Amino acid sequence: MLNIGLIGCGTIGASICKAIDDGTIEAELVAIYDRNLNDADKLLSTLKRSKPQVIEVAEMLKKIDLLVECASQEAVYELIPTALHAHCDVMIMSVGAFSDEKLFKTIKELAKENKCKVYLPSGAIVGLDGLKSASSDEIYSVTLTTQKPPRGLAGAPYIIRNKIDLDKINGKTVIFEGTASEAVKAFPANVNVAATISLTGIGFEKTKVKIVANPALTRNIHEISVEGAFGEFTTKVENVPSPTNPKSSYLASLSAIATLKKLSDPIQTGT
Ligand SMILES: NC(=O)C1=CN([C@@H]2O[C@H](COP(=O)(O)OP(=O)(O)OC[C@H]3O[C@@H](n4cnc5c(N)ncnc54)[C@H](O)[C@@H]3O)[C@@H](O)[C@H]2O)C=CC1
Ligand SMILES: O=C([O-])CC(=O)C(=O)O
Repeated sequence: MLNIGLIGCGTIGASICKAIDDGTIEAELVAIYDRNLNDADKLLSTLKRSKPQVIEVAEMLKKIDLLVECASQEAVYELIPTALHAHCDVMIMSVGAFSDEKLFKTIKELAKENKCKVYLPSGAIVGLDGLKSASSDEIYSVTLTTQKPPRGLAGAPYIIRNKIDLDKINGKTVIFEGTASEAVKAFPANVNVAATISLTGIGFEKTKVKIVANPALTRNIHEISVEGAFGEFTTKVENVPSPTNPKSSYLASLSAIATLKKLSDPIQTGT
């Protein structure tokens, strides 16, 4: 049985732990950690079968095969290299951290040296399978258009820096247009998906991102348009926001669960 340690006991972390606890994911939840210990204790109290220890990552690495990160981009810098040094596989949700090319290179090299896998789930988007296939030949353009209700963008560094009053937005408004590299720094908790798209397709500088605040919406919408030697496609997902964190779509939690389920499944569908 796969021994899992998890860092980040928020919305996505809680969904993953519940899925291990109820047997949806075949694995043992050995340890959990959150910099806010109350969040870890609260999550622990919801589990029925699993009895993970609440311990710091350095300690949990001695007991696990796979570290799940569902915390923040900061946590990727702080903990993922250490996990790979300890020969643990990792699954990362805060993929935006990889707009830092140096970090990405370090993690890729460490994974190779230590014979580890780094899993980056599709998260809140659909169409990564098609993009992956398409990238076996030339891709001409990739554009992500993300629309969220204004409260789903609250607290982003870009919003704060530009003093954008989200309460005053009363119609569909484009608030950001730029490269994926710029987007994941400006909205680190909103468009990690732009990073996953960039790593699968044509990179952070060539992938274009548009972010729209739309008060008429109750869902988080991600549209991806791709043109390449294969032809072209557009995907659109209308995501239910997670009740405990409107920035994160419920599909992101489900994607994390599906990635972990796949690890123990002899049949692997999709590209
Ligand atoms: N790849 C994707 O498609 C998606 C990625 N995300 C990202 O996944 C991550 C988790 O999302 P949610 O569960 O919705 O967030 P959340 O805010 O509900 O929970 C995050 C938890 O991690 C803890 N945390 C943050 N930094 C930490 C650190 N350095 N060390 C220990 N604990 C730390 C926080 O205290 C909090 O309890 C976020 O970075 C989010 O931006 C979210 C949605 C989609
Ligand atoms: O959950 C979503 O809709 C997307 C998201 O927050 C992210 O990619 O960081």
